[in-house]
Amino acid sequence: MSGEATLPIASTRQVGAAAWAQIRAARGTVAAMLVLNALAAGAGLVAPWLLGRIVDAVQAGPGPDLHGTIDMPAVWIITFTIVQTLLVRWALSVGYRFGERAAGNIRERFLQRALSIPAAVVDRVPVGDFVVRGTIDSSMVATSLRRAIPEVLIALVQALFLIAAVLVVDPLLGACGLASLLGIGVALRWYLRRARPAYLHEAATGAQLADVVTSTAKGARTVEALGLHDERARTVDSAVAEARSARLRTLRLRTVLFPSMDISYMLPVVAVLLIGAALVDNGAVSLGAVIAATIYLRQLVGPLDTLTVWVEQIQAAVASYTRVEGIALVPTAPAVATAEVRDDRIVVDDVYFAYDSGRDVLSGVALTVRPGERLALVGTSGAGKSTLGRLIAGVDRPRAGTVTVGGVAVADLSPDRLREQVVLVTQDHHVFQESLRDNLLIVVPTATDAELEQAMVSVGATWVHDLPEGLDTVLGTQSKLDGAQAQQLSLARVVLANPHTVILDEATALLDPTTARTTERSLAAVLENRTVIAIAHRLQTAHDADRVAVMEDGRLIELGTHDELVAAGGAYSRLWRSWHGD
Ligand SMILES: Nc1ncnc2c1ncn2[C@@H]1O[C@H](COP(=O)(O)OP(=O)(O)OP(=O)(O)O)[C@@H](O)[C@H]1O
Repeated sequence: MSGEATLPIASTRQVGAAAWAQIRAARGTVAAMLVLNALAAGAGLVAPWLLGRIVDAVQAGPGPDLHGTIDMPAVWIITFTIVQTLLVRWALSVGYRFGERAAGNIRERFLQRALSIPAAVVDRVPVGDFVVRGTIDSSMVATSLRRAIPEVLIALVQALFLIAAVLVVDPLLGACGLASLLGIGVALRWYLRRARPAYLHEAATGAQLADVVTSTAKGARTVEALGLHDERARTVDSAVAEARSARLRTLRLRTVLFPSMDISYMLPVVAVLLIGAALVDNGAVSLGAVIAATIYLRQLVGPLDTLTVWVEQIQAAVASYTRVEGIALVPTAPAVATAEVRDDRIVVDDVYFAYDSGRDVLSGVALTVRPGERLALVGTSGAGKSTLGRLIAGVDRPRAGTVTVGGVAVADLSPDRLREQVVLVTQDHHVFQESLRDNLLIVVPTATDAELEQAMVSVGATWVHDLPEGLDTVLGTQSKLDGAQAQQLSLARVVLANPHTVILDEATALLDPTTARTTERSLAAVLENRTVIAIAHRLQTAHDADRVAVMEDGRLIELGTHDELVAAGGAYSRLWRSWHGD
């Protein structure tokens, strides 16, 4: 396979819109979070203000009711601190619930979208990228939503209240304090400019590493057989090195950001103390006001710190979110056709097809498959036989021209209706780690146990009667199927789907001779009374077929019976002669 496609990445705007949709869907909860946060932040302002008043009262000297001036405010300070703690906890728990629901929605959406991606696309994108988006990226987004939204909201509201409070206490002092917060802005700007590309790169190199490792593990036999250990080790090493350097880059960004932030937090406190001392000397402000402003600015560190930590995490999460949302940009299959399929006739009309690389691998192919016939597709390697098979099976869609069954485009049929018309049988058959019954019911959910057993027996899988739990046996754990049995299971699915046409592509080509013999016997049972299009690797198949279609370089160059084509003396007769050795 050449020209592997990649999955798209959503823009930050699209991610913003997706996140906004989550917030809109839970407006009531978000409004409750905001109100609770505002109340908590308001309660938090009381203590420093009262402390300032106590200092002013003490500084004014012993009055008639000094104890009252100190004791009552002290009680209020404790009361408001407790109220604030309770409100923050309440706000957090509402926030976490919102985050949990949003995280669940995002995972569900990912799964739904992933399942609606056409098989043709899934076939061509790197598996690792898919896996990382569905696991690491989705978890990253989910964790951030679960914690980030509530905590960032609390921190934001607190910060706004504290800034307002410090300006109310004394506008000049407040302005000086806030001005010295500018350092935070500079450090953050520096960081944010670099963070998004750095985190995207980190995620991409992680996905690439997963891909390299998965494909190496999957191809372990080939690696062993061809002695490719060194080559694979080099590929894995280079993927590891790239992933490592991408991680180090984001780490370096953090090691600059965090110390700069720490220094920036201290600046306003120092500024307010220095300027405040001068102002108190001049009698421009009271000592209590300086103390209250200092405490407010000091308290600002908490929310700002939370915001910085989350900005860092949110950068990574946004990068992950763009990858998770990117799945939505994969064009899904267009609306399914509702038209009635008139008959079993398959017509390929002037079809052109190109993979992602853009070059046409099928050009102007036209062919009518007669119901009930056995048609063999032959041609040299790369001629386009499998591609034509995929188009007739509705897996891929022609770039131009049409492939129809009974007058309806096959690629427009819903999977359920398509299965009743045409099924492509390859050696790629999947056994799910579920019961044998569930493995069969995926094709016809309404089939009875008797029908399932009959389908198995019809393809020669009499071993179904020897399974420890019968149809309830969990495959892969309670019972491991060998190659022939797995192929029989997939053929039993074809029997259940009961299509009028079966396309065979290398269904037995790579099986060992014993397995191939068993499978061929099972196949013969499946093919009875159906139209068969066989992509033939052995010309004996072509010899036994009703008609032979010869392909070369994406074109259909000959079509006729074996005898006609041999007599015509063209490409097929040359193939036949060289195969026969005369
Ligand atoms: N997934 C893919 N992406 C890009 N190009 C592809 C893909 N699959 C096949 N091709 C290209 O399309 C052309 C036709 O391939 P196809 O597999 O249909 O030929 P074939 O006649 O079935 O060959 P073979 O007998 O070797 O299977 C070839 O040039 C092949 O490289």
